[in-house]
Amino acid sequence: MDTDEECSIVLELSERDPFFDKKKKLLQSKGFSPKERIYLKSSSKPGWMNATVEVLLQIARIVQLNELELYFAEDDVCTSMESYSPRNELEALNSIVLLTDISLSTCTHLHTNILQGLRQTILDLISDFGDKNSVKGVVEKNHSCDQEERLLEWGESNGLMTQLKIAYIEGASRGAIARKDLKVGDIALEIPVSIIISEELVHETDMYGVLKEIDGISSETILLLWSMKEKYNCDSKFKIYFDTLPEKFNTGLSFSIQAITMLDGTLLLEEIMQARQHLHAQYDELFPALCNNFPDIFPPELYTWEKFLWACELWYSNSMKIMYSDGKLRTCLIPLAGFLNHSLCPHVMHYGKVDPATNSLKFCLSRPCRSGEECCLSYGNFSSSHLITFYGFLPQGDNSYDVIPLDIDGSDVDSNEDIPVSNWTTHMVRGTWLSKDHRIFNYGLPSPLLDHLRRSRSPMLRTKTFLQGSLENELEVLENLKDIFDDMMENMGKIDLDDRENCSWDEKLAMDFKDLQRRIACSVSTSCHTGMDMLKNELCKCMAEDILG
Ligand SMILES: C[S@@+](CC[C@H](N)C(=O)[O-])C[C@H]1O[C@@H](n2cnc3c(N)ncnc32)[C@H](O)[C@@H]1O
Repeated sequence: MDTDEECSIVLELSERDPFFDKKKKLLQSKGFSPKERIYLKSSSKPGWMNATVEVLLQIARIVQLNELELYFAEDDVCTSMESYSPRNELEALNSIVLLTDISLSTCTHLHTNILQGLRQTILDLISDFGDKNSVKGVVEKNHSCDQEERLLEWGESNGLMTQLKIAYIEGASRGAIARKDLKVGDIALEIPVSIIISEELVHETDMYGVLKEIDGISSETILLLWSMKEKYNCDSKFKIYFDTLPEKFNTGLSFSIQAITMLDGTLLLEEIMQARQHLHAQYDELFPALCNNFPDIFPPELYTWEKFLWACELWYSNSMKIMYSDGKLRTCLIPLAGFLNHSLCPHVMHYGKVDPATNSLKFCLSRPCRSGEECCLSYGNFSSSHLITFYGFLPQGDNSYDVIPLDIDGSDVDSNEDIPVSNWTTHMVRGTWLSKDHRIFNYGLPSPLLDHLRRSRSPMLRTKTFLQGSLENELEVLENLKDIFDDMMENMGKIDLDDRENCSWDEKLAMDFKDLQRRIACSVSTSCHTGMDMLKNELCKCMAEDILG
């Protein structure tokens, strides 16, 4: 921020960013450098604010891209006001709010109005973005939440502060609802460290004396085994918390054989099978040995496979990774925060760090939440297959992280000095409806994938000038890709969605997931088909030009 006449904001891509080179290239393709100073002039020109915000946002979006978003980022899309993903958009907008806040704290009186104007414009954009992109949870009014309210009172008597109350939400069991209008930066929930369940609690027990002798046992497993017993401890400090937990979790880990069979032809089948095998192996390593050797500490009736699976589902679906003030990352169960559901357009994005000043965990809003609206978190940038396996739900709306990985050799070994390679080592697709660029040579498909396929046919095929000269090659690339996805759809088989209503919870989820996979595969196949038509037209035009001379 300048203190003289001109008021400016500097946006900088850190050289420590793991994707510095790729982001720099993308910035340059849009005419920006990794460090840009944007002047905020309340000039006479009408619309200067919108023009300035557009520039700030274009840069901030690229700076905030994560690896997967970067893979799908399109470098020559003209529509600059389009977002890359809800996560990216909210991060980008919030990063600008933060920059204006820093500038406001140091600027001269002269610039306060400009910065406040900019801040308000960005806050309005955040609000509009949330309204357009969120799926609002519907509150079920006829459920009592007595147990949850008791937990809340217990929390408050231990120093917890909240602007949320618990209610039942259609299709998601319980959720947290704003008690009043909350704005960006407000703390929706503040939890003192003293009521967070973390490994330190186990250290005080005789169970820990036994478990710490087991080679390679993780603190997550220790906590999991502790919670299996603590659930039944009437004197537990956390009894009220354990009483609010569901008796059954319904994640992919407890899918029936029928539901798993329905997933045939999808990668989710393997993901679930592998996760279950891993848990079975872990259980078999510990039991019945621990029960036989220490029956007082590990009563056999509390350490059955079913109860072990329940605890695994509890920890997978309800735990959070928290950075404590000592710099240690701990996997924790957090009473009340565990009622917050996941959204693809969350209100709370960052909540993983204990504030050393208050020794508490704060859940601050990255977008506003109106009174009565469900307040949601981001559990992470997860695909639907991960969310089904470990959380047991398929989020509503377009999930930017729903990709189908491609089993092709991803390494770009044929790097040519003059032709910059994109050096992605793995390749994937996602629903091409998420792309904004369906023009010839892009087709709504990710450019790193197209570049790789082109280069593996002919190392010189890279730039669009080369592409024009080798339309046949391009046609083959699309033909091969289309074949892969047509085969995939055939392997998945057809599902009768009309039967859905008579199905069990897991069969419904399996059907919905398969339907999603089919839609992604179908969109890729259709985009290839449309692309092939465009190429054939181009070829006809070229032939006609040749004939005409
Ligand atoms: C941390 S808990 C959230 C509170 C939970 N709804 C409850 O009643 O205990 C995570 C679980 O909530 C459910 N859930 C979270 N987000 C959801 C969503 N967007 N749609 C449906 N269910 C969701 C899933 O069952 C998930 O395993």
